[in-house]
Amino acid sequence: MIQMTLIQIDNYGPWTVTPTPRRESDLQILQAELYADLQRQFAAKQGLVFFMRFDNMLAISNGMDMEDHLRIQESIGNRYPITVSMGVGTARTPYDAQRKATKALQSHGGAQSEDRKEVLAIDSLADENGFVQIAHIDINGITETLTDTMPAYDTSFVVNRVQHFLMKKLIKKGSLLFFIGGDNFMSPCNGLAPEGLLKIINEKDEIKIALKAGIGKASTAEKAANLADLALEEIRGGFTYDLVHLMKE
Ligand SMILES: Nc1nc2c(ncn2[C@@H]2O[C@H](COP(=O)(O)OP(=O)(O)OP(=O)(O)O)[C@@H](O)[C@H]2O)c(=O)[nH]1
Repeated sequence: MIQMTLIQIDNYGPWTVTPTPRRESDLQILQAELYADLQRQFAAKQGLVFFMRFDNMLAISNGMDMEDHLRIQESIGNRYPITVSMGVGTARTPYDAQRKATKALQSHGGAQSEDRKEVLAIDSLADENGFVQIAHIDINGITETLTDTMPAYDTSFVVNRVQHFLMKKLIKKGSLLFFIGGDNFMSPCNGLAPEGLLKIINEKDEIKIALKAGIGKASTAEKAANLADLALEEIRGGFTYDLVHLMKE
């Protein structure tokens, strides 16, 4: 089972415009600092946070219990002008785990409900048999073919199109897809066989972009992500001609 945690800023919309619309650069600084802060605290427990929409972030939290989540929630409440609520869920696939985490939190009230503040809604926690499978997907040679030859915004548009293509294909398999910077994506993909990811990557005619992917499988997000990176490096280094390469703990 994979464990996913939804982190949602409480009543954020109204806060951003009270008493008047807050300076956008200040909101961007708050969101970026909150993301980095959460990343640092989840990473301390070998978790991994994806910024998603910033007011709603998803983390892989295998190995983290109620106390771990409460400590993070309290620390944010002590140091920020806003508070966060969290939902936690586990399932065979990442999509279902985040669906359960979301439903658990939604059962405590709406995101902009004034009564809902610093809720921790745990549907379920992964046990010691839980595991994480993450694919690190990368566009081939983006530096030479796009970054160094096209206007920066045009390259960003291509990366965005690849992201949409991958999200559309992977959600059908119960897998999630997050942009993590540059030309890189990470897909929590418990339950997806490497052959299934290879099939998706080979459907690149829809986007006319060559992709490769390292997959890692381990007890925590940090270990799985690192194995995925190592598998990707093995592809880059020519140690394998596979376009999708799996490494296990
Ligand atoms: N978050 C994150 N970003 C990365 C990682 N590796 C590379 N990047 C980013 O991706 C950009 C492109 O790096 P590469 O993917 O190595 O460059 P490339 O031209 O695609 O080369 P190949 O991937 O070897 O084909 C870099 O400028 C970084 O911004 C990673 O592991 N994590």
